[in-house]
Amino acid sequence: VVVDSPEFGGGLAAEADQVAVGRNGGVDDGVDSLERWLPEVEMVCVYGGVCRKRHQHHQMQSRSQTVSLMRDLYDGAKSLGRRRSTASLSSSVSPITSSSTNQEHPNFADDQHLTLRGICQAHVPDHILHRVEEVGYFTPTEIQRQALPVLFSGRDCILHAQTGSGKTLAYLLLVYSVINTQRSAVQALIVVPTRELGMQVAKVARMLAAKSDQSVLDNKPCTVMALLDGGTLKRQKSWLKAEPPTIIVGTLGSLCQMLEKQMIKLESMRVLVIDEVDFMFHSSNQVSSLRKLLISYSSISNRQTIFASASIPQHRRFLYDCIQQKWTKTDVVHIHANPVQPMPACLLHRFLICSRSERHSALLSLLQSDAPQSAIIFVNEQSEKSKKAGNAPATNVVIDVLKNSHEGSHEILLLEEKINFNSRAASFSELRQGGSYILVATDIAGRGVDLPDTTHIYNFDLPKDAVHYLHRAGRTGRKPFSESKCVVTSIITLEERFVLQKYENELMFLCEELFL
Ligand SMILES: Nc1ncnc2c1ncn2[C@@H]1O[C@H](COP(=O)(O)OP(=O)(O)OP(=O)(O)O)[C@@H](O)[C@H]1O
Repeated sequence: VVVDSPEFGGGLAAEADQVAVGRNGGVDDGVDSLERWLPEVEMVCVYGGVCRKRHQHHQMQSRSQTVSLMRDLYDGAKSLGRRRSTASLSSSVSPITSSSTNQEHPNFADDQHLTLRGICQAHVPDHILHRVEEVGYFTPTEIQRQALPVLFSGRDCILHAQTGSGKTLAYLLLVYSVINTQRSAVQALIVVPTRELGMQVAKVARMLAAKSDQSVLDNKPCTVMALLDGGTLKRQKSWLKAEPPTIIVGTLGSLCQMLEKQMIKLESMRVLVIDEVDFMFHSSNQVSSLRKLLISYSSISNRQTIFASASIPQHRRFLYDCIQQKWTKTDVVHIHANPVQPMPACLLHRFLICSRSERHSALLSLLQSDAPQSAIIFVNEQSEKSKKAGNAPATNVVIDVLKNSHEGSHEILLLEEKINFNSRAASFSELRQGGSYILVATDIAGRGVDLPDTTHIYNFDLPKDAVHYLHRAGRTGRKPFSESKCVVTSIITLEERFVLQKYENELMFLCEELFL
């Protein structure tokens, strides 16, 4: 049991298995009552107060001490075999979900040695597994190991795991396990918040379906359509009329248009995936279409719904809503891999304090001293006030500074909402060609985008909240099983130090100060 102080954002408590939050004197009352309620509890850890271990009292010196204690507890419990799989743990703490997770199917979650093929071979066609191995995926990541058996059992799932942990492959393997290419119908719908993520997911889906084996060439191929806002939908309409694709990866606007025109029918759908689900629910442009889609899909009998994200704030509340609103079936499982470490361990977080007028020169100095292989510089969207004042967008200013004064040989690219579909697509595919780049981007590049060669992230502007920090930082460190460190640097003013500290507390990481 971890008791967190609310003034530190409740970040520790949010991820603890059972939660009690009290204030100063109130904490001890909370601890005592928790000890009475939960006889099995071995340790109560109070951040900013006392830590009791079987009646011993420990003063917690710092947050890092608390975080490392939580990790020890988590690892210790895991090695003793007392920690049930995260799936069953999450289910059992929720009053509204079944606690029988993993009992109806083999419990792979505890077997650390299984290969992806071992987990998937009874479910996923062999030519797909062959492609998975050709691409170089043999060992499952933690979320794949925990989620795939549950996904193959047909249950609805919330995939909740760090950025870059392989959630895409997990849900695509499920999709390939249920579709039947002999049926002429759209059978899987993958909904994403941005065109860039849509292009990327469609590319991975096509890459897995590409046939390398003569024996499957005679069968009907699996087709993947990208249905993305901003492009012209004419070609997709003719395609849908002529021969429906097996899988559609789309953004909500275009998908809803096609659904309204009855070009896509939900009745034939087997799987609905909503990627970056928390983003969609928090986006005022997307939330009503998303709710409409989920309600329509809830009437389909043979359905499976998957939600994925690296951040699901108030996940218990979300799980409750999923069932109450019938967005999922009642036995939905929340699979939370590595809950005490919201961000990848390979990230090194730093901050540099300077005045706003010094930020451009600070950025140039950082780029020179870090010499990144490839980097993303995040800049906030221009405010309405700044637009009205006739200022140039900060993204353009940063691009100009880099083009005029950066000495490295990087390709310098821009990715932001307002540039047109074709230029955005061109920028994005150029990034994927390899070579060194510096991408100047707004938060549209913050979600889901997978550019594994990115070694450095710079927050030229501080992200607006901890969730945005997590996703921006997560654009690096995207090579599962790699030991190499990737660096996230925030350029902040002295006044912003307090805000960054808040993010550190919420996301349980430590940020080192950097001096130029
Ligand atoms: N089993 C695996 N072995 C090796 N690499 C893998 C494996 N599964 C996925 N990857 C690679 O890991 C990277 C990150 O995967 P993916 O884009 O699915 O992350 P994600 O969990 O969706 O992250 P985000 O939350 O940021 O969207 C990709 O480059 C992918 O190719």
